[in-house]
Amino acid sequence: MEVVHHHSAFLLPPAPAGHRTSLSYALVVLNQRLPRFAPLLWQHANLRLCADGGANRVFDEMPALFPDEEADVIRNRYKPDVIKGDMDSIRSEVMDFYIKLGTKVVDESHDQDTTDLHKCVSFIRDFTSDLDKSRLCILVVGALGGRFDHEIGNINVLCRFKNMRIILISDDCLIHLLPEGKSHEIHILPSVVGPHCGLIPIGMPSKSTTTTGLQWNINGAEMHFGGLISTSNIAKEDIVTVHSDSDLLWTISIKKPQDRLQ
Ligand SMILES: Nc1ncnc2c1ncn2[C@@H]1O[C@H](COP(=O)(O)OP(=O)(O)OP(=O)(O)O)[C@@H](O)[C@H]1O
Ligand SMILES: Cc1ncc(C[n+]2csc(CCO)c2C)c(N)n1
Repeated sequence: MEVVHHHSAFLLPPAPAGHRTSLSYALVVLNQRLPRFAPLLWQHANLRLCADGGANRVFDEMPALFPDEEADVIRNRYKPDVIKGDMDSIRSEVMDFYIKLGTKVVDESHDQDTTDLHKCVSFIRDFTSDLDKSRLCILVVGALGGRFDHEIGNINVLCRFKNMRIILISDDCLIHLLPEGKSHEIHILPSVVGPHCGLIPIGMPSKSTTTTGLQWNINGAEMHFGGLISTSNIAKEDIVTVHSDSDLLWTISIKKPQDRLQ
């Protein structure tokens, strides 16, 4: 049985060269308040995209995270590689600023059937070779909280691109898909994530799910909306294992800085 490993090392400062995991990261910034660790995720990523109005957030809010430095110095340091979307939210001064810095702008205003996050993930998929895709993890900030239609649209992107590793991240939690039929090993870093977590069937009921490492493990039980789903669970071990016959969402809380273990 294929074992898929999941880590959250992107919430720690990058390890020194030679000690890094084999994963590479792309970052997608959506149009919501930047999480406090946006600069850290930016540092981890090799490719940084803004979905339409996400560019306004980088322009306006990155400087606010560095109050002791000049705003334009920070804007030059945090230059997106790509801005893509239907371009109904990005301000023209922001677009002009980043075009002058050399950011690639992809205007897909003709497509009103897919979300800006979908457009960004398609770009990353098409930009990445098959070999690199297998080691690529897409970190998405600004995907949770806010408008419920957007949140559900963002979760739908996990399902539409289920062969890619995509993690939706807010200040409070992260969410990713555990595709069906595989053995998942989720490596918990207790200094930065947990203990609250959940396992939620998405799209269809799961007939059988088995877990280890949780306070309330599931031993072959069925889960469906209207019946059992696992919310307010607690990660008890540093490795949580999950196996299910259908796709599940995994979510785990992200610790506030003051609650982090030293
Ligand atoms: N309130 C929100 N909650 C969750 N995600 C959001 C929210 N606002 C924006 N996003 C995400 O950021 C992306 C870019 O946002 P933007 O405001 O540019 O989208 P949009 O296509 O103009 O949205 P709409 O026209 O529906 O307001 C969206 O596609 C969505 O993925
Ligand atoms: C059935 C259906 N519902 C909603 C939309 C609208 N829509 C979905 S994604 C998108 C782009 C947002 O940037 C828009 C406008 C549609 N096309 N089809």
